[in-house]
Amino acid sequence: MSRIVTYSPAYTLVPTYECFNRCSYCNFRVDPGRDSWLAIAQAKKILKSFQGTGIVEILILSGEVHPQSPRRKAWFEHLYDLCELALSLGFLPHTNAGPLSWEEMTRLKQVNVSMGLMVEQLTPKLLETVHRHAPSKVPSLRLQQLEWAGELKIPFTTGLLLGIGETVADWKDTLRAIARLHQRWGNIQEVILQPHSPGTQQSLSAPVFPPEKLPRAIAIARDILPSDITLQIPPNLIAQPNLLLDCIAAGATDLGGISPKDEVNPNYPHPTFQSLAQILEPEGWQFRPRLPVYPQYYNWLSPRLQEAIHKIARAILLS
Ligand SMILES: O=c1nc2n(C[C@H](O)[C@H](O)[C@H](O)CO)c3cc(O)ccc3cc-2c(=O)[nH]1
Ligand SMILES: C[C@H]1O[C@@H](n2cnc3c(N)ncnc32)[C@H](O)[C@@H]1O
Ligand code: MET
Ligand code: SF4
Repeated sequence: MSRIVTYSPAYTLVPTYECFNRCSYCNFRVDPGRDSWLAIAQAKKILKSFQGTGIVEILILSGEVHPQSPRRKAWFEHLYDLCELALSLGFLPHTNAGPLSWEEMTRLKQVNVSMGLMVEQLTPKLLETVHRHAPSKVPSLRLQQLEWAGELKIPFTTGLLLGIGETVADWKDTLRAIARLHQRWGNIQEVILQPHSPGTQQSLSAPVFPPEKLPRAIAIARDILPSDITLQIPPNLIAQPNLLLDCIAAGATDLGGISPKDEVNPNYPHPTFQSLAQILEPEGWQFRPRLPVYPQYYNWLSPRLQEAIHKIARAILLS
């Protein structure tokens, strides 16, 4: 058995924190109209400063403008322009900006090597609690995004948010739905198991997801999901080295994008590569960088994106 744990050296660009949803666990959003958008010139300055540092992935993580808003088009063009900029500077974009229209997804595919959207949880009861003011979190809408990504041949990252009022039976329902979609379209590259971690901005007063329950959640996911889907856990939300090792032993073999700041959970800074390697390597795990798209999907991408991937792969081999 190969004992390899992976991560993606990443930087997160936030086009805007403004969001028309109000998920009660969110520490990221601000009210619509109350945030200026990240200027392209500023993004260019930031990205240039990361050239040659080993960072490959640019995660474009955004708050959302309502699909029917007159500002939606400008918001979307801004996302597109940021992806185009990152790609032109030699990085590989991965966008997670909430649900997109079919046309928006089709266009973003041109400038993203993969995209993502968490299913969170499928149980409709959350629409009366944490998602009461979050129209983007309607379960059928999110499942449809996974399905569209499949039809459009977009390598996709999804996941579950744990500890927001769901049961273990609810996890299983959500995992089975992801497995079914993957059996149909084959496009789910990874599933993130994200423990709810309270921050200073959220209105929800639910406690942190009990960390000791994570290995079981991972084992359940590993059992339900097809083996070609990688399981990802966020190392900054799993503070204890022993627990991190237990999670890995249970089947989570990827630690996701590791960037200078976790924009979603700003109260929990990402550990460094070195500190993680010090936990993993004595236990016999090799800790290795990966790209934001998995090799089995390279031939789903346009020649331009494949060329960008091969350029980076060559640079890594030569370094
Ligand atoms: O640093 C983070 N990266 C997050 N990422 C980034 C992710 O780790 C990487 O972009 C993917 O693994 C691709 O390499 C997400 C990506 C998604 O598609 C969906 C959800 C997330 C959530 C987070 C997150 O909370 N924090
Ligand atoms: C980008 C993803 O981050 C997750 N997310 C949002 N808020 C929190 C929180 N307080 N703790 C953990 N994960 C969170 C959601 O699953 C969202 O889809
Ligand atoms: C901080 S969440 C960012 C992505 C998007 N708004 C979602 O919730 O799916
Ligand atoms: S989690 Fe995403 S959709 Fe929900 S309020 Fe925060 S930014 Fe908006």
